[in-house]
Amino acid sequence: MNTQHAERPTSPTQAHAPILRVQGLTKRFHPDFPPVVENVGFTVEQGEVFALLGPSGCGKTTTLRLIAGFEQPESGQVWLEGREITRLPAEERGIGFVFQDYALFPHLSVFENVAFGLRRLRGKVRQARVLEVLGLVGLTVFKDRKPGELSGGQQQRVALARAIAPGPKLVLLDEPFSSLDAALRQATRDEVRALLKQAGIGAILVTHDQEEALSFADRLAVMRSGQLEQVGTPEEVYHRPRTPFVAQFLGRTNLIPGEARGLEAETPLGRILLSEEAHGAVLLSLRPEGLGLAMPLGHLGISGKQLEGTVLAREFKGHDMTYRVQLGNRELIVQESPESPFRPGDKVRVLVRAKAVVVGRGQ
Ligand SMILES: Nc1ncnc2c1ncn2[C@@H]1O[C@H](COP(=O)(O)OP(=O)(O)OP(=O)(O)O)[C@@H](O)[C@H]1O
Repeated sequence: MNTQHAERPTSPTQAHAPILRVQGLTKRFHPDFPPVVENVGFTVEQGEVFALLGPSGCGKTTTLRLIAGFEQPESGQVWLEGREITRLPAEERGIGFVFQDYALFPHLSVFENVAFGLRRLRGKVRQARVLEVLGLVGLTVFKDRKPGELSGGQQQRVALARAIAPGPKLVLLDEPFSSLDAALRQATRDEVRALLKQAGIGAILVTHDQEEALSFADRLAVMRSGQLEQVGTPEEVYHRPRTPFVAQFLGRTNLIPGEARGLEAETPLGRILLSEEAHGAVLLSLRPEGLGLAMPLGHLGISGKQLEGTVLAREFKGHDMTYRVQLGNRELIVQESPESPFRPGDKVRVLVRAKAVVVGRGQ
């Protein structure tokens, strides 16, 4: 999986204060039910693109609405540039918001839609700012069109232009790409990220799409049942998941029990290396690309100890071949090169090619 991004800052901890700090945020809609957001805390640095990633219903949108001021928390605080804004009305926070459905006014032109966010400005100053922002998002030629006369991606850029026109230091993006088709989604996402970076605006993207979060964000928080499970760079959360949930939510993985002794562990796959030291019963994550398949030794006329499994299914994906392999009473996902020759029913030797990551304590 490609988790590289050329413009990503080298370190998330920069010299200046974070643009946003959220601490102990808790929200309950019903007194008899558990909170939908519970003790959530994270920071967003100036100009940083941050993502809140998690399955449907885990509380991402509610967290965003608490930051925007559309909802009030039961406890916890929100600071913007060092100033506490927890109880400040939404319109006084100076935070931009882009909704999933864009929420553009269909009867207003592109120009008027963007100008709507600039009600405090008058006359020529307002006009100049609208044109400046439309230039930034590359929509100047469409300024007199109505939203209905634009493509989904263009409408998305109008929504973004409207959100950034007042010059916020932070914009909140609630699943803004979800109604675009796959090809347009990728292109619009890249454009929006480049725009935010160019304008130096910090952003929080809410998404349930792990690939989107990994490719769009400088850092991301993985959320589950109202709580943050892990916060880190895409590389950190993908390669060093801290919990089984994070390992499984960010792509496919194999969860394997083991008995750790320092930098290695005894497992049903034999003795395997660990990415960091651990002791005792552990649960390990091994990505499909960390496993491999080869001909069984017997087929090669060699005798010896090996992990022999049977191919259950194969899935050709162009850039790789993914297998499901039965090994004893365990089913493994193995990623191989696209020309890998095995077919369902074939006996195969399972190879462990990477270090495993400890994602929890074992039984
Ligand atoms: N106004 C409300 N009143 C009562 N319950 C609500 C309200 N808003 C959200 N919820 C509940 O809070 C939980 C979290 O919802 P939220 O929209 O924050 O999740 P989400 O992670 O953004 O999900 P999705 O990706 O589906 O939008 C859900 O169970 C939802 O039904």
